[in-house]
Amino acid sequence: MIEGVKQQKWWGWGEEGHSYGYKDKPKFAPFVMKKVGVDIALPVKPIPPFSSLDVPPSRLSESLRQTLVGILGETYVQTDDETRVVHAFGKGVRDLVRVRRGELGRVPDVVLYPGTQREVERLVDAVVDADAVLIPFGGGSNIVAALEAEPGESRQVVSVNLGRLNKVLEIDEVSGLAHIQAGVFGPDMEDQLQARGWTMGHHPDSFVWSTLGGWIATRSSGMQSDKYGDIADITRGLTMVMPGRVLELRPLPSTSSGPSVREMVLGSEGRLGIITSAWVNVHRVPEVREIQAYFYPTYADGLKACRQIVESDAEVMMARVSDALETEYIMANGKKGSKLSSLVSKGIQKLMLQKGWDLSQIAMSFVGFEGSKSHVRYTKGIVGKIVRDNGGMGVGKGPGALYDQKKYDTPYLRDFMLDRGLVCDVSETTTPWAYAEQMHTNATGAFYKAMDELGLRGVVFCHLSHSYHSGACQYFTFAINDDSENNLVTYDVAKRAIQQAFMDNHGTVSHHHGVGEEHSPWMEQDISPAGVHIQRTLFEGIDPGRNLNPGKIIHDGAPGISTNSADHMA
Ligand SMILES: Cc1cc2nc3c(=O)[nH]c(=O)nc-3n(C[C@H](O)[C@H](O)[C@H](O)COP(=O)(O)OP(=O)(O)OC[C@H]3O[C@@H](n4cnc5c(N)ncnc54)[C@H](O)[C@@H]3O)c2cc1C
Repeated sequence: MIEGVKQQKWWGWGEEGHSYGYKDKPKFAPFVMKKVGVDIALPVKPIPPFSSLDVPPSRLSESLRQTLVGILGETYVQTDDETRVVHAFGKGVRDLVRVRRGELGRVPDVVLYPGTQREVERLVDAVVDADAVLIPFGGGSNIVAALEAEPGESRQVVSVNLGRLNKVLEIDEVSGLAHIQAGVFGPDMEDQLQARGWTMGHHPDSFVWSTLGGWIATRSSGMQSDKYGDIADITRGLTMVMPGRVLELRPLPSTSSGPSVREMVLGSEGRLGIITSAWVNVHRVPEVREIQAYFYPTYADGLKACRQIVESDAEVMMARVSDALETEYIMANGKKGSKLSSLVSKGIQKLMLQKGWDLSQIAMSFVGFEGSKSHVRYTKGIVGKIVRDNGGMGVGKGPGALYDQKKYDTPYLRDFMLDRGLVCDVSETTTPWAYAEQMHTNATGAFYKAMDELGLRGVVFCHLSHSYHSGACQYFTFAINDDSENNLVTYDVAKRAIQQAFMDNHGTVSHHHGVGEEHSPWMEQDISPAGVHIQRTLFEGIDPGRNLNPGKIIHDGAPGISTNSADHMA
């Protein structure tokens, strides 16, 4: 490990010593048993020690090693096994299952830690001159196989960790812009900004373990995007090192200078070069921040209310609503005696029943308000009326405060479930509002149909997470009870069923997780064959030697996952 650069554990999310706990959540084990038939109290198999993995030796040539050491110094050219394995994967289910099994694929031969822009320029040229493969690495949190070298890659593979480029360089207080190095992790960046009274407002669930450069390279979106925008809106300018060139895009509020090069870099997943810094919109830390909880009789009522919030003058920071199953999950996941577990207290239940609600259909919503006291008061008034117009009721800010504190703990739950034979993952999409309800019905239906065909128990739930003028993102979480050696085949079937439902119901392949290899099979359906032609031409033009993270986004050679059901059902 390099001093000052955070590194996740090799087998799961976050750092060693942090894990999910359920013992103080009395409703959680019964919930899991009821939904998928798994007893989470049973003993689990321990994670094998790292030393049990058969890590392929580094293939770094002595001549390339010497060149790289000449640029960076010995300390920042790492070839030890654990560092290489950590940089071989993201944190998708497929990654987690495979690394635990010791199926390591094509592990990078070396991991580099540049500390300056000039070092990045020199190493990019050296790696491309040596005809090696270069893969930028941020926090390693992506879940779309965006970091893995192509299977069978015979050239040397070089991973470039940007973690030493972690400073807020400059704040332009007049324009509300900050110039920030790309390798900074979310909390470190916000600490630096907030120390001067500013915030970027970008908070993905993976905030603690992801970086500015990774967000830009995957077109990330944070939970406060209704106010602050997606990273594509927030990023106004950037610097990207390409072989033999440096792209400099000055920060501009808008421009008509031809097809947007800024937009070409957004979502490029390392295929065009290494982003070293960006100019981003920043805002004054708001005077008031508050998250209120509401209930609706059904998810459809909640969806309609969220649309009306967007149409209104409210300007909220966040508006999310969970379907009935996710509502049940949230309440089961609350600590004993906490505001979440007792949300539907006897009194509230009585009120809901008096209103004629079916308690198995209720949908919980969190709406975030930020700004001056008067803005928050005004906005809460508008939202309260919309909630009531849609048959809903407010339950105060206590549960929202708890949600705010605990929002980054959920990723640990996935490792906990995997330990217990449950394969859990997420898929997310956007549709125009006109198709939002249909998407929810058909994507969940496609998942259960797949479970029936496989003869397995599984559960899927969903929330609306980000809203726009014309539509919204819905975020589906699924869990499958499959502890067999075949669980990745099962996973493929379920994942494919949901992704195909996205394409069949006016959705996109992904709203904010990017493409990687995982989603590349759907790209022609998503942006049409001509759209893929444009992207392919861009990547081939910039990188004719396929040195820059090849195989991602456009499926040009690597055997990614298949969308042909026969491959999986065989
Ligand atoms: C539990 C969990 C929750 C998540 N929640 C969210 C969420 O709420 N919102 C969201 O948007 N995403 C979410 N993600 C996905 C993931 O965190 C994002 O894709 C994130 O943007 C990746 O950032 P990273 O720094 O970890 O990048 P990495 O995973 O390290 O890299 C991702 C891709 O970007 C490239 N890359 C990284 N840095 C650079 C750079 N400086 N220059 C060029 N290319 C680069 C890599 O080569 C790779 O192709 C979640 C993931 C997990 C596991």
